[in-house]
Amino acid sequence: MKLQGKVAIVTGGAQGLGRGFAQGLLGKGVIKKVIKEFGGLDILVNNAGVNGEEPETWRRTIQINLIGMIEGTRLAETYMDKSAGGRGGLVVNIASTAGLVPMFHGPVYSGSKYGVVGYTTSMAADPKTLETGVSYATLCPAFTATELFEESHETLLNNNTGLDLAAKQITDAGIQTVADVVNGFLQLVEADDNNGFVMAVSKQKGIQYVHRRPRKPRANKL
Ligand SMILES: NC(=O)C1=CN([C@@H]2O[C@H](COP(=O)(O)OP(=O)(O)OC[C@H]3O[C@@H](n4cnc5c(N)ncnc54)[C@H](O)[C@@H]3O)[C@@H](O)[C@H]2O)C=CC1
Ligand SMILES: CC/C=C\C[C@H](O)/C=C/C=C\C=C\C=C\C(=O)[C@@H](O)C/C=C\CCC(=O)O
Repeated sequence: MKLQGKVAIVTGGAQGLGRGFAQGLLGKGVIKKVIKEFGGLDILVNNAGVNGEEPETWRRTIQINLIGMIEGTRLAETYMDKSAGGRGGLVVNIASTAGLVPMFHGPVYSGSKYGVVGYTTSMAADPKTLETGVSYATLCPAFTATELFEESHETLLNNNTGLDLAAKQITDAGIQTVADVVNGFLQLVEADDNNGFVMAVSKQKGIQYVHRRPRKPRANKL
């Protein structure tokens, strides 16, 4: 998608990755922050997310990471859907590599992110995307230096169970910067035909396309 003149919403854009995504989009020139008067929406980035596994926090993790992402996607479609007066658009859902590989020290978080990957790739596979003009892409960052990572890391350090294994996963994967992830994000958003793409970005392996499906959904192939 060419970014010039587009209207974008980034949820959770006040800090961390969301702030980086919003700044990256703004850096592309005339991109506009969403405001009702722009009369349309071209890009939604469902970025808002939390990590909590405790009895009092795990439901909130599912609520924000999974249910909030689905609600945001559905709302955006009402503005983007070409068959309902919109001009098409792109939904980028921020999952995690914890949505591609197990994260034994955060099963609720990981489960929510597998949900993001499954939901987004399923939406992309729907033949109706040809009528609606809405594309769906998933971005899966690995460990990135943000508040969410710092807080999760601290929790891990305070909980000795499996600490060695968790530390090894983090050491192996490395800790990347927000700028590293924004780099992958912009490549994903600017790709010509990105419906169904799933991109992983990690310190260890850089940018990887985990799925790169053709635009035409294959309804008869499961
Ligand atoms: N930092 C990391 O290592 C990784 C982060 N991610 C994902 O990237 C996304 C952004 O995370 P970070 O920037 O690291 O976290 P962060 O904690 O630095 O920023 C998250 C932002 O989301 C906002 N937010 C949280 N709940 C919200 C809600 N209900 N409504 C609106 N805004 C809300 C927060 O206010 C904050 O501005 C999350 O979905 C996270 O799961 C994915 C992989 C790795
Ligand atoms: C402590 C929790 C903090 C941050 C949350 C973050 O979202 C969690 C990430 C959890 C697991 C990360 C695993 C990282 C793995 C790697 O970086 C690479 O080894 C693998 C990269 C891509 C996987 C794609 C694939 O090969 O299938």
